[in-house]
This record gives sequence, structure tokens and C-alpha cells, in this order.
Amino acid sequence: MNTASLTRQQTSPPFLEFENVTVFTEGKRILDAISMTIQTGENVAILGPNGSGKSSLIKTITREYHPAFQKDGYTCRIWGRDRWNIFDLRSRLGIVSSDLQQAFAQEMSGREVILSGFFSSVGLFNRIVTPAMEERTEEIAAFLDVSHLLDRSMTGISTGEARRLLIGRALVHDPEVLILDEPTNSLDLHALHTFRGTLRKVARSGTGIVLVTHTLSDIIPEISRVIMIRNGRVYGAGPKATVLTDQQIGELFSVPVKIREEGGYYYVTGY
Ligand SMILES: Nc1ncnc2c1ncn2[C@@H]1O[C@H](COP(=O)(O)OP(=O)(O)OP(=O)(O)O)[C@@H](O)[C@H]1O
Repeated sequence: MNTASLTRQQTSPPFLEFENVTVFTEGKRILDAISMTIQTGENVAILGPNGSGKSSLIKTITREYHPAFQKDGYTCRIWGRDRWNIFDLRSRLGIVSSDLQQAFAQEMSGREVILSGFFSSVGLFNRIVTPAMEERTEEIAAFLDVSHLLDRSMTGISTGEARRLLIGRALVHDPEVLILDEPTNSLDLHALHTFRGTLRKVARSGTGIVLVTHTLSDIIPEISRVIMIRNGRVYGAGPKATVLTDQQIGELFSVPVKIREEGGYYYVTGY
């Protein structure tokens, strides 16, 4: 962990403080009295079945969705603040989602993908790129081992390669937290292996990881705490070893399972 990250962790308020957060979209309750705290620099996984509210939770963090008024009150604080300028907030977060990957599936170089992180845009569209931005892009690409992709087009590279470039885009601002929504969807074994390595490297550099997933084996060893979500509610939370059990995961996904731990990763069998 670098010194800047360590100081950040020691001095920052929690990244996230949600208390009694309920969100409605199109008249439907999609988050139901959610309460959770995530410390700055903490690596956590948010685990839940399809439709449990994981993406909606991310959209509430990025202020795309807003909590509904509650007569007994609610707290929806990021780094100690209730209110944010949305651009300031997003520049302090790095986000990698499948929506984003779809948006970038077009004729654009890997370099443009990473550079567009400086403008929170999809592509550059006459933006002024400074030498410092170019330098940072090269630095991030080297760190993530994607320098060879900088001059390739997004339409001619694999899903796994594109996802690593999007992590690069998310990291240009040196965000305090990297939020990943189902990052391993449609990666083959080799891409998965490379992606895990990339994510572990980012976690070890001191950037907090919030990994949103329904796949247990996505949870890298650097993640020590798991928050389970089901039907828009927090179903349980705690250290990996207490949460990732046959009984709890079986109940979370409503299917009998066996959980096996190997090399710091957890795998589900028997369903
Ligand atoms: N814009 C919306 N309008 C209506 N319903 C929505 C909207 N966004 C989410 N929902 C509903 O809210 C629930 C939670 O959806 P969400 O996408 O947050 O779940 P998820 O856990 O991310 O699912 P998945 O793992 O399948 O991506 C679902 O029932 C979904 O249909």
C-alpha cells in the first residue's frame, strides 16, 4: 500500500454510510431500508442473486437513484457528506460496469478509452488532452499490463482486454474506491485468471475495492468482508469465513450448495 493511500485511510470518514435507505423506481421498491457502512480503503464484496438490488445500490451511491423520504429519517452519506456535486463525486470513484462496456463497444483506441476517464466521457470528442494526461495513461497502462492495447481498437479486442482498459479508465484519477459491477461476466478461464491478477494488484496498491457480484469465485483473497443482498434488503454481512457457508449461501440463492475454499478463493458446488 502506498503512503498516500495509508494516510487517506487514516484520515477519511467512512466511504459509505447508509442507514434506512429505501429507493423506488417506477413505483417499485427496489431497495428496502438498506443499512451498511464501508470504510475508506476497505475491500468488500456485495453478493446477491439476480434482481436482488446490487446494481440499484451502485446507482444510489453514484446518485443516479435517490432515497425516498422516510418519516423516521435516513442517512445516505459518502465520505461524511450528504450532498455532492455529482461530477466531484464521480471523479473520486472509479466505476466499471457492463453498461459502460457496452457504451465503449465502438471504434475507439485503448488510449482513448483510458484518457476519457479524465473527462468522465465515452470517447474524447475534441477534448484537450494534456501531456500529463498522456503520461498518466501510459503509467496506468504499464501498471495494468495493457500497454500493448493502447493503439488497438475496442472493436478488435477481447471482452477481457476491454474490461482491463475500463479499469484503467476508472483509475486515471487515482480514485479512493473502485466499484466493479459483475466484472467477470463472459470472461473465459484465461481472461478470468488475468483479470483476477489485475484486480489483486489494484487492491494491493491501496485503492478500496467494492466488488458487486453473484459469483463467489470473483471474490479475490484481498476482500475480507461480504455483504449479502436479497430482495432489496441486507440479508447478512461479516467476514468471508462466517458468511460464505453452505447454509448462508444456500439460503441467499434459494438452492442447496456446498462451499469449498481453495487458495483464498471460494467455490460453489453441489447445486
Ligand atoms: N429502472 C428500473 N425500473 C424498474 N425496475 C427496476 C429498475 N431498475 C431496477 N429495477 C428492478 O429492481 C430490482 C433490482 O434490480 P437490480 O438491477 O438492482 O438487481 P441486480 O441484483 O443488480 O440484478 P442482476 O444480478 O440481475 O444484475 C429488479 O427486480 C429490477 O427489475
